[in-house]
Amino acid sequence: AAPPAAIVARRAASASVAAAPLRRAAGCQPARSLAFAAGADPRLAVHVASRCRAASAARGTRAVATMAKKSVGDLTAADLEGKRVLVRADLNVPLDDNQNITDDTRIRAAIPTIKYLLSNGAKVILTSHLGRPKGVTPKFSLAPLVPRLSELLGIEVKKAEDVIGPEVEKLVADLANGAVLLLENVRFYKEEEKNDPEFAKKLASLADLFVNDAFGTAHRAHASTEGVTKFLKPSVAGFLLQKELDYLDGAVSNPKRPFAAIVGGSKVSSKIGVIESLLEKCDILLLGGGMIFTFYKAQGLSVGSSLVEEDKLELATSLLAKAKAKGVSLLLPSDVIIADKFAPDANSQTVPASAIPDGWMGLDIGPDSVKTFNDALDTTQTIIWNGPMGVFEFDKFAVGTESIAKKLAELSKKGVTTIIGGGDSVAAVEKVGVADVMSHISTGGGASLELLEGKELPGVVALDEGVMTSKL
Ligand SMILES: Nc1ncnc2c1ncn2[C@@H]1O[C@H](COP(=O)(O)OP(=O)(O)O)[C@@H](O)[C@H]1O
Ligand SMILES: O=C(OP(=O)(O)O)[C@H](O)COP(=O)(O)O
Repeated sequence: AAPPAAIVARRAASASVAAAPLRRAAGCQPARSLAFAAGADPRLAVHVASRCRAASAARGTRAVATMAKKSVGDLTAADLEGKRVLVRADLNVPLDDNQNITDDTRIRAAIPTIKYLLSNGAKVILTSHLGRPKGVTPKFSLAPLVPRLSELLGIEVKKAEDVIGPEVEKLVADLANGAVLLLENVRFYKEEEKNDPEFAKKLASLADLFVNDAFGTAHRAHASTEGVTKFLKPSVAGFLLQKELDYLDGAVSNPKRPFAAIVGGSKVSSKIGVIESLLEKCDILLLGGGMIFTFYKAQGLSVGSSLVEEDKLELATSLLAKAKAKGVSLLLPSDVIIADKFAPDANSQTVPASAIPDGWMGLDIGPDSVKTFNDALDTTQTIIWNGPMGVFEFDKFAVGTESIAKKLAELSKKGVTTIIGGGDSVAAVEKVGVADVMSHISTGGGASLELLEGKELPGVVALDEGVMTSKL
């Protein structure tokens, strides 16, 4: 059988690899403002911290003008005192059958922006969606979020029963400086997802200015993310949105090298875009999860009853060829843990990826692959991870994912930039208890994928531009 470990090629030390120590020595940090390169691809962000500028000048990087999106941090008490600020957050948290919040990450992530506004005397009108309701649906009410929001903010958050209309207008009129009013689920109005201008106008009329901090929803052109910006000036980025972009866009566009991407999960089709885009940017690409069997099959290997997307075989072949042409080290696992059924109590064994028997399915990467992946990761300075290495929900098949999570934690402690995107990878990192150690954990699954694919996020594009900050 053909060798399954497709170490296609290794990129020769590039100019940017050589420049990495210089950049580290300069102590570059992500810029405070959102920075977008205004060059050929306006979506690529370039960090503009002055130390980076100095380092950049020292290494003679080509000149790139950068344009910053305006940030909430650019607004002072003079701008905010007594002002009604519409804040779009992504408070789409999971609730159990008893309406208890099972993961409050997104609520906690929204707090810094709200606190900043409150401490500067603003009146905060907070809006979010929860789930995907079709019309007014009580189980998707934002009411269960109020106690946790109040606890985290240290004030009693008021809750409106509606999103727009006279009752809400009255509550806003009565709002004191430094107080928060949470509107009801904005998706109770179908006009929200249609980005209806009349609805956006009504929502905007509640406030004087707009802060978008909903990174998880920034890939949606909805009334509360995009539409309201047409009616509210300024419309600025919140701290969470800014941080997400600094890491996901900034670190990927201008990474400390060598730069590795780990892509796993179940669907080739939904990750194709991100794999293609990452091939343009990374030095090492590690593939795991359910998608690897499509790549094995494309190489002529038997995959038993493993997950395969038959209609993506040609695409997998072309991606392998593209990696080779680009000089990217693309590694597929050399061994896999297979199961005789898709169940937590399945019989399992470890086999070379080229020896999966009929009737068995690969549910995790094997120990040799973990070692190979770990060795490759040891050489890197930036790692982005999207998608688990196996069916980590079943303990028997969680070892590959958990080993990678632990490796990233170890490297993060040594100063490697580690960025985790995608709901299941984040869940895996949380399960291992190493979330706090990572450089950045994204609050947006779909949004982070679209960003990594190089797509524009409408919720970001719509925000005001700041001042021209620098030329690198
Ligand atoms: N070998 C495999 N076979 C089937 N499913 C897998 C395999 N490896 C991982 N998965 C599944 O992939 C799912 C996550 O995929 P995905 O949604 O693409 O990741 P993320 O949410 O991190 O972007 C998990 O539920 C996991 O069980
Ligand atoms: O949970 C979300 O997206 P995610 O599951 O991709 O992270 C966001 O709140 C966006 O929700 P949506 O995908 O219903 O627009």
